Amino acid sequence: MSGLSIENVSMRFDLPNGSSVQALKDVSLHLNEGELLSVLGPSGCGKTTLLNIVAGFLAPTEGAVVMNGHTCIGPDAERGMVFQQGALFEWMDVRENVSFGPRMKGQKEAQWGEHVDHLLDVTGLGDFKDKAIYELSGGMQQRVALARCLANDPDVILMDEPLGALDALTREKMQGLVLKLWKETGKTIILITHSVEEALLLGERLLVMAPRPGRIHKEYRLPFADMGVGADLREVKKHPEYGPTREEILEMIWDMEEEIMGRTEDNQ
Ligand SMILES: Nc1ncnc2c1ncn2[C@@H]1O[C@H](COP(=O)(O)OP(=O)(O)OP(=O)(O)O)[C@@H](O)[C@H]1O
Repeated sequence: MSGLSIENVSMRFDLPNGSSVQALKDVSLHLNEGELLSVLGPSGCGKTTLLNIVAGFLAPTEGAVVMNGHTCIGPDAERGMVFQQGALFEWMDVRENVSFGPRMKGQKEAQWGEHVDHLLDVTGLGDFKDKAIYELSGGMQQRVALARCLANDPDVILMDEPLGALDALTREKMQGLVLKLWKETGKTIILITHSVEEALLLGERLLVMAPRPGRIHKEYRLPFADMGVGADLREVKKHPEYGPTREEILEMIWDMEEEIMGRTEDNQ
């Protein structure tokens, strides 16, 4: 089967004191090629653990991640990651950062140059290609991180709070850029966010996870990501379904947080 399947994935962390944490329990999900999934949930519900398993940084205790019919073992260029802080190479300029993957594969500039310059242009970095990383704002650095990930031509892009460290206005612009890149490249994307608004605007599918153990609580299919491509995201928020869905999800997560707090207080 084509696409990405998360099949009955569970993850238990054994702690040095002999106890253990069930970070994920029996999570199953299939993403078709080109789908954009946003993942929300209260702190500790296993979002990052799930992403790290899909990236191949962690091996699940049970279950498997299957891509285009093969079981994923360990990290691979087919699954690219964008972190909250770009994790860029400070000693390289922008173009060197973006072309890092192809250069590491031993490709000559003739093979990657045009593609990398195109990515620099679509991410708005065309005039910044010779700049050092420290000369860039946080938003520009995240653009570099996105372009660098795309230069590897992964099938799936995994994003862990990629816009979480940005100010509100820059974040809004970057949300538009994520949608534009998603449509232009047709990549499958999984995006973790703590922002309900961001999850609604970017997630063509939106997953709400619940904690203890981390599991899928509810999934939505939403029209907003498609509507937002090339459009003013503030206009998208005026859609009649937007407000009520936002309220429903906020209340869902609020209730989960309350339950966690209650449980914690009971244990004290
Ligand atoms: N390496 C580890 N060793 C032990 N426990 C871990 C480890 N990594 C994660 N956990 C635990 O697994 C659970 C899920 O953590 P995870 O970071 O995946 O959640 P999250 O939903 O991403 O949280 P947040 O929103 O706060 O980033 C938490 O209880 C966490 O403490």
